[in-house]
Amino acid sequence: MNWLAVVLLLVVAAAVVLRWRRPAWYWMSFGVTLAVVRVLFRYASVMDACGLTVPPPRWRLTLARLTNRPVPRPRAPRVLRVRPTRTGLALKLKLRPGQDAFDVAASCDRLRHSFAMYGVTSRELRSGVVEVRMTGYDVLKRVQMPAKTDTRPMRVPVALREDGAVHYRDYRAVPHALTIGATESGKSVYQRNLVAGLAPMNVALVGIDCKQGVELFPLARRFSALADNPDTAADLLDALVSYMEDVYQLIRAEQRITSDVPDAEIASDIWDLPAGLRPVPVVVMVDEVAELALFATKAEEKRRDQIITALARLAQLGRAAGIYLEVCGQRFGSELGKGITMLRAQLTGRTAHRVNDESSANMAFADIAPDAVLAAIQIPTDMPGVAITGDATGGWARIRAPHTSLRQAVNTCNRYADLTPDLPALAPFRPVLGIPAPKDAPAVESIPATV
Ligand SMILES: Nc1ncnc2c1ncn2[C@@H]1O[C@H](COP(=O)(O)OP(=O)(O)OP(=O)(O)O)[C@@H](O)[C@H]1O
Repeated sequence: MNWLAVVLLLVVAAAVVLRWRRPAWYWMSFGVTLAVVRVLFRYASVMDACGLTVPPPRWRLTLARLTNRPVPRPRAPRVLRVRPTRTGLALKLKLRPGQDAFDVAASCDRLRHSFAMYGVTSRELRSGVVEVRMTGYDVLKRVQMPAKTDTRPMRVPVALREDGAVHYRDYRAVPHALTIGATESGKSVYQRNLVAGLAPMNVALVGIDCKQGVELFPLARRFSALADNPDTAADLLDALVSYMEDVYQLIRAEQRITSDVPDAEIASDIWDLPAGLRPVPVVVMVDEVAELALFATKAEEKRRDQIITALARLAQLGRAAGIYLEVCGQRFGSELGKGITMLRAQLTGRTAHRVNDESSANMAFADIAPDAVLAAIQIPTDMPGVAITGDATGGWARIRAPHTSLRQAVNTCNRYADLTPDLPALAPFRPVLGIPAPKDAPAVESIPATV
């Protein structure tokens, strides 16, 4: 008997320590079983208390009265499936007549504390069927991506959502995206995760990094073209526009051939072209975009207009040619001058890290998901990397990318360096590896060391 008590005590102590230090392990070892039992045991009473039940149908009430049996209880949505996941539980519910998905969504917070879970969200799978996702712990505190993720092309598992699902940056569904955030909010780490995720794929990476190349140049082995200042960026973007026009000519040439063949598919973008003819997709990463839009002299203003026009053309026409934009900056509003609002409207994938004010959050979401604005300004300063992501569907989610260091990203890029496509149209911008710094670069010794 004593032994049993000791073992029980040890198990409870292990559970308490795990829950405190390693919530993910606690969930996999103890939490999931306890949660399944708790949810199933309390289901009917919690749903009743949360107002998610409907009265029984009249015929059952009449039958009960006629047969002198107890009055049937109100009915909760029918549980179709309870599926334990790596981070929580997923319940599939069939709603009763008179209920709708909004009722469940509005009760998520009540369900969360009634079932003693960390978070609860819901979404309608199809008419009358709702999935309620519960998380057992704060999955964003220490992000661990699942070992197995979707491997469809041009879909990068870049972060974890607060409901435990993987957040994908899907270039074919949402071709162009804008990421904003205050300084030190986690934009570079997010972009690093994107590069590391794209590195093993059949894709050309093009980078414009006006932070003198500090973020993207270390990853140069996996980049087909790089620019580290606005002058080179302007030329690079013009070369990309010409390349895009060439790809359109290729699609038209293929259309001319297939249009005479009855029943043949007619290509309207690169993905419809036969594999042997399809140009490699290109992802253009732009870091600190505001640097491209600022000017002090007439010549710089001309360059700025050239850059914004090229970006707007790529955003408008790039998708069919397989050119995708990933624009990143601290702010991206009309104060950056003409053409910015039009360009932003084309960047329909939006991610906002911590921002300093509401107007920055509005730049990301006011036009596509107004509900997300409040969520973006509430991101705490002590959680760098946490962001709100939304797209033109109006939906949004809280996400956090794993903490990928520059070293890890460089290692990934070096490992896949042989996959770097050679794009002759962008040859002048191909990064030159392993050469000394340019002659006019300031000597490192001229920068005073800190004490
Ligand atoms: N997902 C994350 N998880 C944990 N820490 C993170 C995450 N993202 C960023 N950080 C930390 O936050 C700090 C700032 O990150 P990062 O350099 O990406 O910010 P930034 O927005 O690019 O800043 P800046 O605009 O000044 O370059 C870094 O110390 C980084 O380690």
